[in-house]
Amino acid sequence: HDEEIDVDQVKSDLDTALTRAKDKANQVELTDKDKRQQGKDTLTRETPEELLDLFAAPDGNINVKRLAKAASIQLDALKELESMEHVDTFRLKASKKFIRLWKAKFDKQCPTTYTGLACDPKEYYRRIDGSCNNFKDPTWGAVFCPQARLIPPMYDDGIDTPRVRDRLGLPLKSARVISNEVHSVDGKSPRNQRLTMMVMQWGQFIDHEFVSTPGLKGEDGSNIECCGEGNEDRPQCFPIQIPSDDPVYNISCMGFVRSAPVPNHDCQPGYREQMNQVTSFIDGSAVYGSTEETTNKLRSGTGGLLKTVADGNTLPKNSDDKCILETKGDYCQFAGDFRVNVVPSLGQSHTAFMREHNRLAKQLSELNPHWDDETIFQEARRIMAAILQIINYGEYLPAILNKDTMKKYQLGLKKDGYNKIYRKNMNPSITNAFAVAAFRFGHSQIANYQMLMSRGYQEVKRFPIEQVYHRPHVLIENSGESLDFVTRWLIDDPTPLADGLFEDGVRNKLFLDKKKGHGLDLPALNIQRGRDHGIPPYNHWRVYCNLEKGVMDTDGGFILPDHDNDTTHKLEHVYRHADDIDLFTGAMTENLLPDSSVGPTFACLLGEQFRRLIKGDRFWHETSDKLLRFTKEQLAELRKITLARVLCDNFEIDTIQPNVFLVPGPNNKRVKCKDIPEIDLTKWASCPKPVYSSTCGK
Ligand code: HEM
Repeated sequence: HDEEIDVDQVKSDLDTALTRAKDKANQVELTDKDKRQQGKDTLTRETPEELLDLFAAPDGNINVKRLAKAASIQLDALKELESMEHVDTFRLKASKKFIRLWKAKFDKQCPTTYTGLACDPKEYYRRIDGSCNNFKDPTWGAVFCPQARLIPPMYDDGIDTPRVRDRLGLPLKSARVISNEVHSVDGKSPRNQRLTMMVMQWGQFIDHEFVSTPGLKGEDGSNIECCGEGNEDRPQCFPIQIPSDDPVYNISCMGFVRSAPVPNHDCQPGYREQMNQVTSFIDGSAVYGSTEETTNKLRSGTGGLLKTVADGNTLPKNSDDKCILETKGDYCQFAGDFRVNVVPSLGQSHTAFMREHNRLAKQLSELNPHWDDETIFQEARRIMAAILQIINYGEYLPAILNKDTMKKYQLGLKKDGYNKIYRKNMNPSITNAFAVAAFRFGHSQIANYQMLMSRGYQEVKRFPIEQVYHRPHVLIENSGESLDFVTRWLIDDPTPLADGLFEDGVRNKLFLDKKKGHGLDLPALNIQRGRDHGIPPYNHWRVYCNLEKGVMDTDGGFILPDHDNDTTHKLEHVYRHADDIDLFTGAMTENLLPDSSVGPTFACLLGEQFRRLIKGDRFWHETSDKLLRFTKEQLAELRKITLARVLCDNFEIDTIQPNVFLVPGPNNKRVKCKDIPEIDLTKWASCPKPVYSSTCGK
C-alpha cells in the first residue's frame, strides 16, 4: 500500500492526533494535581488500595513515569487517528512510509535502552539491569522493557481499553462476582499432603525475582483514588464493581489502578503493553536489585558484603513509609525487591539469601585475599544466580510440575558437564500471560495464617495472615529470632492444594484495613489484571497450547475437557459462553495433572516460560561458553546445593528433610544439617583476577 498513502495528508493527521493526545496527557496531569491537592490521591499507606499501590510501585519510579507518559501519548494518538473518519489505520499500520513518519515523531520518547545500547562481548558479569544478555537484542529481559506476548492481546477497542465485554458485546460479569461464585471456599481449603508451605513461599520469592509490573501513579508518586464520584472514570482506573448482595463487603467499589503502559518493543503504532520493572532472568535481582542505584544502596562497600542492620544478620532498614510499623522500634526492611515486607515468610526468604550472599562473600575473601570488594561481590553474585537456578529447576519445578511437563519443556538440569543450551533467538523476557495469570496459580497455595514453630517443629504461635500483611514486626522483634521459627513452619506445614479455591485471608481480607474492616480479593484482582492487560480468554490459550477448546452443548451448557462437572456448572453461572472465560479462572480451575499443582493450560504456560528462562539466558549456570562458564569442578560443587543446605547455613535448625519442598517422609527423612551436602568453595580458591580462568581451585 506504500504508494497509496498521501504522505502530506497523513503527516498533518498525525500532527493533529499528536496534539490532541498531548493535550489529553496534560489534562490528566492537571486532574492528578487537583486530586492530590484535594487530598483524594494520597501518599499514605492505610487503606487496602493504598497498600496495593505500595506493592505495585512504591515510589512512582521516574523511568516508569516517563515511559508510561510516552506510551499513553502514543496510544491516544493512535486512537485519535482511528477516530478521524477518513483514516484507515489498518492500512496505515501496514505502510512503511507511515511507520517512518511515526518513528520520526515518537523515537525520542522511546526508552533509550531500546536503541544504541553498546554491549561488550567480553563483559564477564551479568549487568545489574539485565541488558546485553542477548547481543542481537540487548533489551530482552532487561529492566523497564515490555513483557513479551505469546499471542496478541484482545483489548476492547483493539488498542488499550480493558477487555470488558463478552463475544456478544455484552458486559462481562464483575471479577468479584466470579471470585465469589468460583474461587471461594468455606474455611480451610484442602491440603496438598505432599508439598510444604515452602512451595508457596519459594513461588512468591522467585516470582519477585523475575517479574514486577508497575501500576500507574499520580502527582508526586501519589496513589490514584479509583472509587467514588469523579474517580471511577479516570483513565488510570478500572475499579472492580462489588455486587449489592456480596456476602462479605458492604461497599460497592474495590479500587484498582491500571498497570503502567510502555511503548512497544519497536516503538511502532500498536496496542498497549506492560513493562517489567525487574530483570526477567533468574540472576539474583531479588537480592541485589535491578538497577545500579538499588544495588549501590544495598552494598556495604567492603569485603563484597551486603548491608545488614547493626546485628549483622538481618535485612537493612528502609524508610518508614514502606510498610506498617506496629510498635516503637519497628522498621521496614530493605532488599533487592521492594515487596519484601508484604508477609513475614517472604522476609524470611530475602533474609536467607542476603545471609547466604554474605556467607559466600566472607569465605571467598578468605580463599582469595587479593580480591577487592567488587570482585568478591560479583563472584558471590555469580554463584548466587547459579544457586537460585539450581533450587528452582532442581527442586521447586519438579515439586509443582510432573515428569512429563519437565521433559516436554526440557526443564531438567544436567547431572554433569556443560549444557550447550543457549539459543540466541530465544526471548527470555517474562511473558504477559505468565505474570498476569499462569504463575499466579501459587495464590491458591496461600494459607490463612503464618506460623512460628519450635526447634522440635511444634506450633508456638499462629497469626491470621491479615494481621501480618506489610508488617515486618513479627520478624524483627527479638533481633530477628523469629526468622528461625518461621523457617521451621515453612518446611513442616503442608500447603493448601492449588485447586482454584482461595482462603479468606487472601480472598476477602487481603491487606485488610483494620479500621474500615474491608480488604481486597486476590483472585478478583488477578481476573481484573488480566482484563486490564487485554489477556485473551481461556479458549485462545487452549488453542495456543494445542489443547482441546471448551465448547457449548446444544442446551447452552459448557463442555470443558479438563474441568469436573461441579466447576463447569459454576463457570456456566458466570460466563455466557465458553469462549468468554477469563484465562486465570479457566486454567486455575482445571483438574490438576497427576503429581502436579497445575492443570494442562498452566503447565503449558509455565513450561514455556521456564524453558525461555534457560534457553534465552546467555549466562545460564550450565553454559559451556568459554568466557562465562564455571570450571567443571565448580559446576560439580554447585550441583550439590539444595534449599535445605541454604537454610541450614543461615538459620537455627537441628534436623531437616533433604528436600524442603516435600513433607518429611520415608524417602525424605529429617537428618542433621551436617548430613546435607554442601558446596566446597575451595574450588574458587586462588583464582586470578580477573577471575575468568580455569586455573581456580588448582
Ligand atoms: C502471601 C503470599 C502472597 C501475597 C500476599 C501475594 C499478593 C499479590 C498481589 C497483591 C499481587 C498484585 C495483584 C494485582 O494487583 O494484580 C500479586 C501479584 C503476583 N503474584 Fe502474588 N502473592 C503471594 C504469593 C504468591 C505466590 C505463592 C506466587 C506464585 C507461586 C505469586 C505470584 C504472583 C505473580 C506472578 C504476580 C504478578 C506480579 C507482577 O506482575 O508484578 N504470588 N501477588
